[in-house]
Amino acid sequence: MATSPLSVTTSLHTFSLSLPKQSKPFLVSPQSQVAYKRFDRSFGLRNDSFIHQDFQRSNVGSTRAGRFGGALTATPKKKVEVFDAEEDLATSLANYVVDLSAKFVKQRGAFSIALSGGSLIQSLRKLVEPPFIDSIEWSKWHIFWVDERVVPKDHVDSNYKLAFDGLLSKVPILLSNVYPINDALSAERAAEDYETRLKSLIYTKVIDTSPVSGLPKFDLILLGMGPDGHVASLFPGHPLVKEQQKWVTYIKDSPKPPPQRITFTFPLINAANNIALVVSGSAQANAVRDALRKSQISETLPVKMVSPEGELKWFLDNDAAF
Ligand SMILES: O=C1O[C@H](COP(=O)(O)O)[C@@H](O)[C@H](O)[C@H]1O
Repeated sequence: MATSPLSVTTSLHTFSLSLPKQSKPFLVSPQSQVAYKRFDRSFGLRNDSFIHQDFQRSNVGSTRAGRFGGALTATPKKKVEVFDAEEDLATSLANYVVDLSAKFVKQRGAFSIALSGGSLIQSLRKLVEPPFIDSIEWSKWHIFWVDERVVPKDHVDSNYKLAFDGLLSKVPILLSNVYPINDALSAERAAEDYETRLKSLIYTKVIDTSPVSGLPKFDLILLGMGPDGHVASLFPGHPLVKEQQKWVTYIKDSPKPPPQRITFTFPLINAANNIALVVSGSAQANAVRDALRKSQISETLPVKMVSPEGELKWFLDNDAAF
């Protein structure tokens, strides 16, 4: 990853950053890391890119960092990128996925990726366009769903259908490497069935295994986030956010329709090697702020419980970050 000369790794500093929209001083200390990047409109050119440690804005106010209200809970394994335009976010996300795909295909001959539904699929749209589509070894991809609605696969609410229409049908992926839920089963049975399939796929090494927990270790999990701070189908205040035994579970009273879903649990999500949290739009801004600042309120947000063994990267557009 390209960093600017402004990278800071040691003791507390005050400095001005080079982003055009930000010129006020920041306090920086070494515990954590936040990256802001700006992207040239043309593919692949990165301008004014910098990473710094423990982002803490000294002038909390109406500015971008002021919305976060002070110290962020970032760590060296957690990065936050904010893009002026959603278009830039989509380009950066495509670069990120391409890079991780190449890395894991080289390392272990496969790339296991778990998708969310919702707006995420739209944010992945660049992958079906040159140059991205031509730079991925699609035959090595193995596609899973972090959560799925218990509806037929051709139903308008199906996360599989969303991904198939927006991504999978447009790339040369092997259908045998696509793992939707069994939509003929009840929610409870579909969750059990999915967990059983994951067990067989770590046995055959399609999915890596976490040396820490023994759980499936996805190369990449792509998460969206609802305005209430939910990720996957793990909703604020719902007992499922505390599930520790199951890898995949079910919900029959989802506050967001449709009510019946299956979902990865936090132990499985957090075993991942990489997690991207992709959030755009002003409806999510309050939850983003609560998630990224240190506060008691944020402890109740499911998104706050995303903490992978590997790396976490937030992709935010300005509307979500302000
Ligand atoms: O219901 C769901 O919502 C979340 C968030 O969706 P978004 O449209 O606000 O991005 C999504 O990540 C999840 O997969 C989906 O089932």
